[in-house]
Amino acid sequence: MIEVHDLSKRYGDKTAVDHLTFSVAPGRITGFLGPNGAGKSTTMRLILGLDRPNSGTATIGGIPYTALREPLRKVGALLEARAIHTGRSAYNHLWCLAQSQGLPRTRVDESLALVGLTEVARKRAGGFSLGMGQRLGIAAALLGDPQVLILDEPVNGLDPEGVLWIRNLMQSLAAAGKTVFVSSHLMSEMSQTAEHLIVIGRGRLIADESVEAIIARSSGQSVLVRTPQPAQLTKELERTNGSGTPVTVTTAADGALLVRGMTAPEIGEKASAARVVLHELTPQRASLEEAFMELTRDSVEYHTDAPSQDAPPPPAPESEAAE
Ligand SMILES: Nc1ncnc2c1ncn2[C@@H]1O[C@H](COP(=O)(O)OP(=O)(O)OP(=O)(O)O)[C@@H](O)[C@H]1O
Repeated sequence: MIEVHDLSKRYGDKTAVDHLTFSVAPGRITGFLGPNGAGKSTTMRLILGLDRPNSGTATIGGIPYTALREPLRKVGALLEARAIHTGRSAYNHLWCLAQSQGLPRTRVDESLALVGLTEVARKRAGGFSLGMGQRLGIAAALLGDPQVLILDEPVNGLDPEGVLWIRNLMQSLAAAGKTVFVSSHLMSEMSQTAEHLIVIGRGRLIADESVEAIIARSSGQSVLVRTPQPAQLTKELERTNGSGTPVTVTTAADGALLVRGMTAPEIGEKASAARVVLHELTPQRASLEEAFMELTRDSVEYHTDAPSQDAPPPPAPESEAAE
């Protein structure tokens, strides 16, 4: 269990982490999500005792990282900037780390096997591809068979096979009861990996809930309705405006209606009461990317007009074509 309480970190007049409080439970993958510059890496560094907070606490199993005895046996971490001695072989890199923590040589072999690097263990780590380097970083994190894993953007720059491999590995570690805390700035990636999400923006907590709950809460939710009496139904549905959530009805190019602000059962009942025939009534789920954009809209640090490769895509325009 990782516990962060009222954690803050400033760099000069820049507040990177702003009174964050959350906990990360064992036995599941918890995604740590936020736009670029949201404060994810800083928070992870604070949890790992690599930086000192201006206020608040971060503990692992109730103990600050810096007070842990044999930390590699308790916590494994993969940070974005990896420090690997490039002249050493993968085997020697891990063996040096193992010796520093009193871990047996068998753990080096086991970790190499776990990440699929046994064949290249004697090769210089400096010649490794990005994916192999990432695997070596994960082998180092797994060396002490720790209960808690903290992984900062582990899929960055990996090919689809590497992404799938890391996802499966994290899932098996969580299934074995470990605490897996993994950061990303991509909602689509997290949605396929994590069960629970902690979302931050500008250093502040935005959401701490299940992936499902985040999508369900998104006001991007709408219902697709097909009816031979669209004008009549639109009038009936908009009649409810003024009480509670506003209802909006837009017409798609093929004549279908897209209704926001009402659930499918509510629309069905309204239609029935008004004797309007329905041919289709389908709840549309907001995409995760939309839910994320909506959550973090006010906290994206650098807005640009042109979409960059790193930034999540801009929200779809409110046109029928985008629905
Ligand atoms: N050592 C530092 N000195 C000054 N500012 C810093 C330092 N480290 C981080 N920051 C600033 O703190 C904010 C949070 O940065 P951080 O790297 O934690 O964000 P992040 O969510 O991990 O972003 P990304 O997804 O881009 O890696 C940013 O505005 C960053 O510029």
